[in-house]
Amino acid sequence: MESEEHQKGKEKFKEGKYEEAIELFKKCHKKEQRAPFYSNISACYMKLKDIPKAIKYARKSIEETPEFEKGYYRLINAGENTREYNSSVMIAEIKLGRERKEEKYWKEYYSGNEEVEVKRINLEYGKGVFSKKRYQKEEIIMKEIPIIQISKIEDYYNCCGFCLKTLCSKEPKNKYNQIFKEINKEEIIKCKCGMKYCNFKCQQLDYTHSLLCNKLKGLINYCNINHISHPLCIAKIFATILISQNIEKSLFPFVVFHSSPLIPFNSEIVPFFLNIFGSLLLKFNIYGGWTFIYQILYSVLKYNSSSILPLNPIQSLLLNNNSLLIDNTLLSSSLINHPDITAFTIEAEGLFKYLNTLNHSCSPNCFLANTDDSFALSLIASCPISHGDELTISYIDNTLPYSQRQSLLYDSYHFYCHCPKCNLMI
Ligand SMILES: C[S@@+](CC[C@H](N)C(=O)[O-])C[C@H]1O[C@@H](n2cnc3c(N)ncnc32)[C@H](O)[C@@H]1O
Repeated sequence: MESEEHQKGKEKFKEGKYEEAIELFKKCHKKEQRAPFYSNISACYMKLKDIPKAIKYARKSIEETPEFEKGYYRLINAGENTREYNSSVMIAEIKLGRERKEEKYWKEYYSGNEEVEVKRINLEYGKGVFSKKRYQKEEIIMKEIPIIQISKIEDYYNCCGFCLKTLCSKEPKNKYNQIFKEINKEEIIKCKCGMKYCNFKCQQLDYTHSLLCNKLKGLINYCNINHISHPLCIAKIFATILISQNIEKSLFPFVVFHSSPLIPFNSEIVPFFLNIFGSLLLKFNIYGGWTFIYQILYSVLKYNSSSILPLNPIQSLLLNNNSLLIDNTLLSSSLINHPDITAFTIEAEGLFKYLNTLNHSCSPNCFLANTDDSFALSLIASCPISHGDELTISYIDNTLPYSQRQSLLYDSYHFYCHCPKCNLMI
């Protein structure tokens, strides 16, 4: 049943008396009805061309009732008039199942790179990465460090909590184990929660640790039992966002990717997240609630992230010296990719601003690789590239037959490939 103020407010709105309508809507205070009033107030401010207030009230409407869809429409209407990139507008579009196709939301974010340009392609592909220069075969186009990186759950306590350098030997019987220990005997910092860092600098750089220390045990256990790492990565992303001064801006790099359909939410993780973050999770209400943001992040990690294999300490040494005599054993750089040496490598996953915006092709012109002693990934030309070419990589083993490639791409990334090779069905 609508209150008198509500009815009068609507009449004033129809008459074009928006200030009076706002005053009446502001008097409608029944808690369960607040979201529609905030949404109406947002509509009034839109008419008055007061965009910041239109955005403010649309967001209040969502915050009050994240399920109330009209609030998201209001936010998109108001946000479309701002030039500034805006996570909440993009999230509203995801909530309403729309494509995040509006280049103006991310153009500024992707500007300023000298090697590549990010442009919108079409509705199906979303964005893509284009070359700004010419490159020869095997030339490194760019190197990028991830926005966030995390080891596979099995390796969580075996590596540095920040740089992912291997700190504990995973294979006690390996004949290079003693050498590994010898190289790695520098002062390792161990936190009481079990997390290790190679040095003080790495400990300082892992700034989310203060929020997560001693709170992750239950979640780590859950991830280990289920052989999944993404809940832990999402906990890290939540911490990064919640610690930041500007939640809006720190959310943006994680939601900018095209990653539909969203993966359903699994309520099993609820108690762990409530235990870790408590009432801080309410800060996500303005974006549709933390479980919705969790769904977006899980989908982005599944469809967009890249595997990284940072060099292990033995490989790092061999990279800089052709041969080494350690512990009476001669090691030479030819061994760098020997299985006994790679056994010390930590498998990890990272989310990259540019590299994870690369589209797939079964006949790609680029590939990704670890080329130095860091967890950065390099984008390398696999053939000559001209200025303006779209840069592509293969998400899968592109030597597979046509039908297997198509079903693998659909199952893992939800698209059918129309690259030149697939168009010829080879
Ligand atoms: C790693 S992202 C690439 C960046 C993405 N285009 C964007 O706008 O953020 C992967 C997603 O891009 C789209 N995509 C990539 N390659 C494609 C292709 N060859 N054909 C159709 N869609 C593709 C799919 O939606 C896929 O899930």
